[in-house]
Amino acid sequence: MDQSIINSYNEAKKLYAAHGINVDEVLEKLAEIKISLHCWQGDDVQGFLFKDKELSGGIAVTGSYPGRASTPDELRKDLEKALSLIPGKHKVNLHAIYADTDEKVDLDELEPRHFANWVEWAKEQGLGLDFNPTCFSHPKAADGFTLSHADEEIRNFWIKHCKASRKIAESFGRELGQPCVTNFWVPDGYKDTPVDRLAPRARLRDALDEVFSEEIDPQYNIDAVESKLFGIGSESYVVGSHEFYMGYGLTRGKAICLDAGHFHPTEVISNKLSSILMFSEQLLLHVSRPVRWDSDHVVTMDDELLEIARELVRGDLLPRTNIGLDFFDGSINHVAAWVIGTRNTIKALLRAMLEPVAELKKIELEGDYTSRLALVEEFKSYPFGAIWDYYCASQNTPVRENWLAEVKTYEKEVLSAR
Ligand SMILES: C[C@H](O)[C@H](O)[C@@H](O)C(=O)CO
Ligand SMILES: [Mn+2]
Repeated sequence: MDQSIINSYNEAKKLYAAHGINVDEVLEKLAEIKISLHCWQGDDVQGFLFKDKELSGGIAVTGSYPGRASTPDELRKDLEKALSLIPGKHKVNLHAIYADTDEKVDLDELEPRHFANWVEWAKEQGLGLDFNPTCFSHPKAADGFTLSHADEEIRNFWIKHCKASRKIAESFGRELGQPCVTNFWVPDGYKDTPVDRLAPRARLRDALDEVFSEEIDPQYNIDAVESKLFGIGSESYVVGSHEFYMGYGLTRGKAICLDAGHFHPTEVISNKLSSILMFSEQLLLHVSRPVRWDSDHVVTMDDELLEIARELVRGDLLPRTNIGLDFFDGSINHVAAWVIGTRNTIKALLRAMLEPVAELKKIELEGDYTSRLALVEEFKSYPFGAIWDYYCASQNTPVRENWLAEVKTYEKEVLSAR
């Protein structure tokens, strides 16, 4: 390791030690945190099961940056590249449409064998896998309804798909020796104001009860449910609203998934973590960045990211929180998007772990809000960068922006040939 990185690290360590922070221990803890990299950033949410299907479900990818993956092998190669530039050992989050098979198989017939190549790859790479049923981009979702559809036949198709997804997830958990988090997000909703808000929600509740009717060992699979305020084409009403899934998750023992882009523009998820985990065992996060709407921009080191990280650290909520990413920007290099968003998420956690939490809590309890504000603000310019650089180097990943040259080379040698 470069001596200047070690020197800066040792100097920075002293400043943190003066506030009782053991930086070596912090880095050990940081290395334990797994971030789930969403495969769908790599190909603009296309998947491989149905070729040339338009993205539906009220989500949108903008941009046409060249080189996106169009086969499972390409996607895995791109993920490997991204992961080699990100410190730590992580997970990859698959959607059902990313099945790696030559068979012509519909969503309701998917089986673990259609993901065998993914499992083999995850084993080779030492990665965990997470999973999602894909309740969009399919003819049976064309009118915007899936699990809450009024037509029983369509509803049953989606129930079958979701059940199949849980079996696939269970197989991931068994094979990889770590739980697979299966996230259920359905886009169902109306563009315009509905007359009946209740009936679709009753259908969704019953459909989900059916989906979850089979017990699966939580050491293999953890179910999560994701709400949304609105989507494109479901501006007036979304069946699976926040209140719906708060109720559902809490009464059924399911993890609630909070996506940073699924709330009112000024509403933040950082302020929800401690409330939900007051009553729920587990949480799933979709760390994203909404810009004016649920635009799924690449995660940057903004105030909300830092606040999410602080909440997790200050409340000791990390052991009960599964951290997934959810953005899809088609306007920049797809591999770089993963690297930027994931490195930022880890860096934000590091920054939060380098705050004198015990001291700050004591000051707050004593009512010394002047010192609270002063210290929090001063810590914003403490030399966390030196610790981050050391961490990246010690994990054999590029320091600072050095990863960018590697992505540029990869773009020239691999992506541009696609
Ligand atoms: C592709 C994902 O399932 C999707 O992004 C979902 O998690 C979501 O956030 C929809 O807005
Ligand atoms: Mn999401």
